[in-house]
Amino acid sequence: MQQGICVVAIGGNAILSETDQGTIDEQIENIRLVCRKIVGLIQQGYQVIVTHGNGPQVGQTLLRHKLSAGIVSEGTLDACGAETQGLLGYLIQQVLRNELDKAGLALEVAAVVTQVLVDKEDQAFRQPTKPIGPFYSKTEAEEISRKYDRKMIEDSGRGYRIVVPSPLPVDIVEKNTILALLKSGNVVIAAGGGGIPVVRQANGLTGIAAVIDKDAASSLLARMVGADYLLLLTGVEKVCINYRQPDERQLDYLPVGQAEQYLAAGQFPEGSMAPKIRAAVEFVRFGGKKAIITTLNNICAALQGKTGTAIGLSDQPAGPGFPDGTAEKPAAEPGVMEA
Ligand SMILES: Nc1ncnc2c1ncn2[C@@H]1O[C@H](COP(=O)(O)OP(=O)(O)O)[C@@H](O)[C@H]1O
Ligand SMILES: NC(=O)OP(=O)(O)O
Repeated sequence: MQQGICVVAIGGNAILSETDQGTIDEQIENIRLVCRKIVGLIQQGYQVIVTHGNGPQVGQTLLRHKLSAGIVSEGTLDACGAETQGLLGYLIQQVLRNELDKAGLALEVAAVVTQVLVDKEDQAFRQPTKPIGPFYSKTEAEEISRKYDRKMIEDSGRGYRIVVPSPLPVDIVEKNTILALLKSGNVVIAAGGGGIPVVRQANGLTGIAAVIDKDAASSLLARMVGADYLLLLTGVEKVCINYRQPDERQLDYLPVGQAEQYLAAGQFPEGSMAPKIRAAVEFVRFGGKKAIITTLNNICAALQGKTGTAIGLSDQPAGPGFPDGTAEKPAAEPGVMEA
């Protein structure tokens, strides 16, 4: 049974966590976990577009370029983004195809090199908010900042990271290609790392030094292709208010109005949870059925309303996991084990 289009956005930290060493093999294993879940969604009848972050990876790539400066030329941030989009797109494409083959599903998987248009006057270029790369102690951060002339920021109690401009996505250059691939039945991987940031100049498109938030880009893509569901996969099972404080409270359901109030009250930090909430609110306000924030282990359970934080239009969830009551609860998932 057709369940609709689902954009699945995988956090860069879910692919390369702060406890990982940073090897390709680790990333492949993490990608395998999420790809198995994606196969489960496809078996249930969802059409899937996969998007992914690149926060840890693009920071590593930038540092690698800095370390080799003088030996080889230093890459700009848009080029570092393109490198990570290509590598992660390749890994997801390969692992997903293998998992689809194992499940006996003869589907094509296509990763689209995606450029995302931004406004060069975006105030983000004056006020960087996007943390990237590894997490450092305060002392290490001071050293990195001095050595590589980079601004650092504390990231949600997890340590210090390099911070870079993160302008809003304005348009997805390859949107028609993505839609055509989706319509012809392919599983599409797109807007990796939020897309490669480009601006339109008199002589055409050109890259610009930034890292676009992949949740914002995923929400824009989801709206552009008319997706029904937006799944934002990250390091926490549920969104919290008073996060990491004694009175922390996990949220099962968050109406968009309440989400906007919490955003205004500073409940969600920029560079981590705030962009996810904004992306979810924009998607649902535009007509998406439901946005969900949860971990990659919980994709299917969250779509069934069993866990995660669902963001919807109505004040109360109107059915088991379907706040607006517009969709049926999916059948139990064949062959996929929930954590
Ligand atoms: N209010 C909150 N509720 C839940 N998690 C939060 C909250 N505020 C900050 N966080 C942190 O934000 C993280 C998600 O942001 P981030 O790691 O940047 O995303 P991504 O997984 O897309 O790379 C969570 O794993 C959690 O550590
Ligand atoms: N580009 C981006 O938003 O990456 P993360 O999701 O890994 O932070």
